[in-house]
This record gives sequence, structure tokens and C-alpha cells, in this order.
Amino acid sequence: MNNSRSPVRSGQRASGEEIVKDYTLEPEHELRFEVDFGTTVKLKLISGTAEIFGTEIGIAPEYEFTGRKVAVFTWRGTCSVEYVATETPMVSYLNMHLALEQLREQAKITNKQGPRVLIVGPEDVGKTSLSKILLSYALRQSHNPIFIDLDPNEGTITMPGTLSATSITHIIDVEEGFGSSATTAPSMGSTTLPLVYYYGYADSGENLKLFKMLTSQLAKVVKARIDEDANARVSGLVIDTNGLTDNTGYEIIQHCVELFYVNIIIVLGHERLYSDMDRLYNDNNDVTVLKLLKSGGVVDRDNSFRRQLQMRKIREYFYGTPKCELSPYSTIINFHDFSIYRVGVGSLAPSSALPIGIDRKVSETQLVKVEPDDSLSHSIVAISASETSDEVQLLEANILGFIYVTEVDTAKHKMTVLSPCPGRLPNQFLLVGSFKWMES
Ligand SMILES: Nc1ncnc2c1ncn2[C@@H]1O[C@H](COP(=O)(O)OP(=O)(O)OP(=O)(O)O)[C@@H](O)[C@H]1O
Repeated sequence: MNNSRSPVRSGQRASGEEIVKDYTLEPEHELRFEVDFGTTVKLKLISGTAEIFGTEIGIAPEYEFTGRKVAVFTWRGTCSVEYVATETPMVSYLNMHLALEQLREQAKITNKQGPRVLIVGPEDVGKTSLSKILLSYALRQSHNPIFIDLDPNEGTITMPGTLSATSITHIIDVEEGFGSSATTAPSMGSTTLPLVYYYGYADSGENLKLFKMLTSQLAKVVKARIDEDANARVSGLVIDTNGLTDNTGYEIIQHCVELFYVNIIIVLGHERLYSDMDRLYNDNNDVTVLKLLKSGGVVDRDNSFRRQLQMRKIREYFYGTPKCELSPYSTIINFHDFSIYRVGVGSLAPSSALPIGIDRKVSETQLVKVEPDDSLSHSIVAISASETSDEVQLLEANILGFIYVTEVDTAKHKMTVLSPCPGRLPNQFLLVGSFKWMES
């Protein structure tokens, strides 16, 4: 087989019928394919080298994809939609990585912090994919950057609705994404990663005050980790965000730049955002604003596809993936052993439901105690690490894990919940957000 080309075989199974297709990729070409939920595409590299969002794929294994949009790229050298693309921005992404590596080498010499990269842009421009590429390339060069996921929509690391940080110490799995690589990262020093906060909303601007509060907490812990871990300090940070192109988005970007001492802002696929950021940081010598092209392969995902992605992520938390199945435990818990809270305005009854003359002033970060009833059924509930019921502590505490409320029995004051581990829940303080899931 010609070493400068990478033949790839893909097979799609729809209603039991298997179609096998062979593709030969020229150097710097990309095979792109979209797989619907309920359909499976298997992919096998026959010879040569290829990668998926920065992670190299092997020749022997067969990779399976469902509900995914994928690009197989080869330097040397399919599906409901598939094609071979000759124009990809991968060379500019590689150059970006090389520039970051130079900054890491400089940081080693000066014993300073490596690059702190913030990736911004509108929805569906490939921000998460670029994060994966930059992180995977850094890992291949024995660096372990910290990945900060500030996109609560998908819950790239654990659950939708979360804000998290993890150290990248394992390759990012091409089938499972960050999930397994992030949660198997070893903890180092006193600052354990992955670190997860429960924000409870899908959009970072939905409860801006809470978002800022949680990201500030996250930044404190990341800073502590960087202070005690020289490799993390040199490797730097890659921060992924969700679509931030309006005024609230600009506020979030500036907040993140300050919090994480960001020195490189990468704007993907949005001219106006680039020129606004460039103007904003023009006088700031510490921050460089760069623009990179959006890959032609990035696909818009409609609300229904995004919802399916969220549901899959929740399912995977409890039941694992085909490669690593988990068996969650169903447990009955008493109402009086737990305190359940909701955060913010959206959780409250309308003012018209309050007694006449009672005024209600609710802050976006006010906690409201929830008395369990049927409305709690099918909710995803986070177990807080807080040691007390103090409002600030509860809001600022990280998350120990999640449970799913299967059923609420108000007569017996009991709830049936699904938990990833057997035995008692690790804490009595629970937080409920806006995410519901129907176990099927
Ligand atoms: N080069 C490519 N070829 C094919 N599909 C791609 C390519 N790059 C990204 N995608 C797919 O496009 C979709 C959107 O990409 P991605 O999640 O990286 O965008 P995003 O900007 O992070 O989105 P969000 O708005 O959720 O933050 C994903 O399903 C991803 O797998």
C-alpha cells in the first residue's frame, strides 16, 4: 500500500443491512461523515496514519460511531452524509499548536505559566473540536494542559449543565470523547481534578451571576493546581465556551480573560467578534487575539440533535458506553435525610401564586429549598460537596456526583433514585437544575 495515502474503510448499518465503502485519503485530506442517532457507522483504517480531532487512530481496531459528526484527517497520507474534503483548516490548527508549544518551551525556561487559551465564537463553529485537537497534540508532546469546559450545553466532561476542569493525561477517546479520558485522570497534590460545578442551565448567559460565581470558584482551584504542579503550569490551559457573540457573551469573555489570566483568545469563524475582541484588547500587551477559520466540515446541530446529545450524555453517566458498560444502583431514600435546593429565579412559583402583600425579591443566586413532590420525578440532581447548609458554601461547593430521581412517593416521604455507586449517598445536600431525563 502506498505510504503517502491512508485507505479507510467505513460500513454503515441501517435496519440490519451493511454497506461497506473504501476511501483513499490523499495527504492533508479529510473524510467527513455524519451519523444519525439510531444508526451505526464502523470505521477501520487499513493502512497509513489518520486522526480524529487530534487523536491518532490505530490500524487494527474497528471504531463505532452513533449520533456523531466526525472528520478523519490524514497528514500523510462515511453515513448519512459523507465526502472527502480537500480544503481543511488543519494546517492552521497545527501552526497554532506549534506556536503554543513554543510558549510552553519558553515557560519551562522562565518557570512561568504556559499559554492560557480561550476559544470563542458563535455556536457550531468547531470550538470543542479545536479544543480536542490542541489538547491531543499537546499530550502527544508530553504536555498535560488543563481543559476547562465552560460550555454547559453538552457537558463534554460529565453532565450537561456543568462547568468543569480536568487535566489531560490520557488520549481523548475517538468514540467516547473526553468522558473516559477526563474521569480517569489521576489526582495530583491536594487539588483533585476533574473538578465539576453544577450550574444547572444549558446556556452560560441564562444565569450570569451564578455562572460568574462558579467560574470564579473554578479559577481559584485551577490556580491552586497550577501553583503546585509544574507540568500543568507549563502546559497551560485550553478553555472551551459556548456561543458568545452578544453583550452577555462579551461580558463572559472579559470575565474569563481576567479570571484565568488568558493570554491568547482564538476567535473561530466570526469576523465581527474578532474585530471587537481585537479592538477591546488592542492596548493590552498581555492578550493576543487571533482568528482561525471554521472548518467547512462543522455542521449546525439543531435543537433536537443537541437534546439527543444531552440525553446520551446523561445515559452514559449512569449506564456507561458500549465499550465500558456500567450498572447503576436503584436506591430508596427518605426525604428527611436530605436537603434539596434549587438555584435562582427560574425555580420559583409565579408572583401571582404568593399571598397578597408578600413581596418577593429573588436574586439569581438565591437558594430555594425544594419540598419533594411529583415535579421532581425524572430530574437530574447533583450531590454537593458542601459541609454545611450555608447558602454561599452550598453555591460554591463542587459536585461529588449525580443521581436521577426515578419516582417520588409523597405519601411515604421516600424517593427512588438511580445512583452510579451502591450504598449511602456521599452527602445530604442536593442541588436540582433544569435538566430532566426519561430513562428508557
Ligand atoms: N472537520 C469536521 N468535519 C466533520 N464534522 C466536524 C468537523 N469539525 C467539527 N465537526 C462536528 O461539528 C459539530 C460541531 O462541532 P463542535 O462541537 O466542535 O462545535 P462548537 O463550536 O464547539 O459547538 P457549540 O456551539 O456546542 O459550542 C460536532 O458534531 C463535531 O463533531
